[in-house]
Amino acid sequence: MNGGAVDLTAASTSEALDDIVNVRDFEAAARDRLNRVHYDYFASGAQDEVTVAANEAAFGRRALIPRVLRGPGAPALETTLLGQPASMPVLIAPTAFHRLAWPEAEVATGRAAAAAGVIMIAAMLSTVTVEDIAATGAKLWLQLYVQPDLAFTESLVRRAEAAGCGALVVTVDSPALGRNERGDRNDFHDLPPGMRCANMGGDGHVRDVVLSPEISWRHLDWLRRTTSLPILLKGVLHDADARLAVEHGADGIIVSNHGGRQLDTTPASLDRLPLIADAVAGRVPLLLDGGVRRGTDVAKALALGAQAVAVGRPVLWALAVAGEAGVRRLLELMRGELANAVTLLGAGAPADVTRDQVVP
Ligand SMILES: Cc1cc2nc3c(=O)[nH]c(=O)nc-3n(C[C@H](O)[C@H](O)[C@H](O)COP(=O)(O)O)c2cc1C
Ligand SMILES: CC(C)CC(=O)C(=O)O
Repeated sequence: MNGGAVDLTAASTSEALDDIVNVRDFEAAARDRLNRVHYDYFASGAQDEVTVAANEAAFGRRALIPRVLRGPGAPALETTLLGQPASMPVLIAPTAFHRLAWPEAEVATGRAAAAAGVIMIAAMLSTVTVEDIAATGAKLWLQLYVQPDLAFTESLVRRAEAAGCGALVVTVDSPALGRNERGDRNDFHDLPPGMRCANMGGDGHVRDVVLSPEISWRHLDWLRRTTSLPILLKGVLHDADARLAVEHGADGIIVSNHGGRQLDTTPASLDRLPLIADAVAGRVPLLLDGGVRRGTDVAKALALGAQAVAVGRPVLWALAVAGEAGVRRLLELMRGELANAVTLLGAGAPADVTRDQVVP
């Protein structure tokens, strides 16, 4: 348990990482260290958690076909997303409340992202300000829940611009909060004393955040007029919405079901990707999140139409196990697995894996 007494010494964090061989290993290690209520908050999904399971299962249902004797050489993993170079097509998905996992919170995550050269999407509901996360040197995008108080929303946009964020990620799958029954059983509805939503006004209570059913395309049009930062919509699952997103000037789309935490029994995000890729037809980049745990998962998502993927819970587990060092290790593991998968697929880069190399 890390109930306020986490051992932050280098020796203890490196020992904590001794038995970590793959991304999934982090979850069991984190479970041993975390307060049970906080573990449940991270791990849980909505209601029966059907979609949580579906996300990972969808990768398991698809098989990869290697091409041979192409001699592509060592794989190049670097990519550019909305004008921003990244060392690999794997981003850190926005997840709230990193301080529940580790005292240095989003600053530790940001340092690991900076060291790895990956893009971190900071959650609006971070426990450290966006300015302090930006100071880590990470390539940063900021996730927003558009607040009906547009003056407040605009002030956050200006802060993101001033802090050097490279894009805004507007979460559109949250006109209400999903029904989280583990949270209900644990009576977990706000942050413990001493922790706050650092970007929000007042006391930074979670209950003051508005997830409004009134948010509409009009708000996106307003945001489009308000900032010149690239805007991605996160949480699109319907191909018609993907087309509307492009028409309304979105610069990118994240195919996502919020890690199964919003509407339960939505399909796996991977299952919606090919349809959405066809609808968007390359007009804007597509990202995917939900259940990405292996380098082979990244290869499958890219072959089915994504330019990059984002990883949510594993980052929280890695943070809980060893803070910055944990997240660095996680990103190294993802990078190593992706390089290995791409090589074994006979490709020179993740983007060179083709749709015909993924079969049911
Ligand atoms: C504990 C937790 C908190 C999250 N908080 C946010 C959030 O504040 N904003 C948001 O857009 N998505 C949030 N998400 C969803 C993630 O961005 C992402 O869609 C999801 O975690 C991806 O699935 P994965 O965890 O299987 O990788 C959260 C997810 C988790 C697990
Ligand atoms: C407090 C929530 C709105 C944060 C979130 O998006 C989540 O837990 O999935």
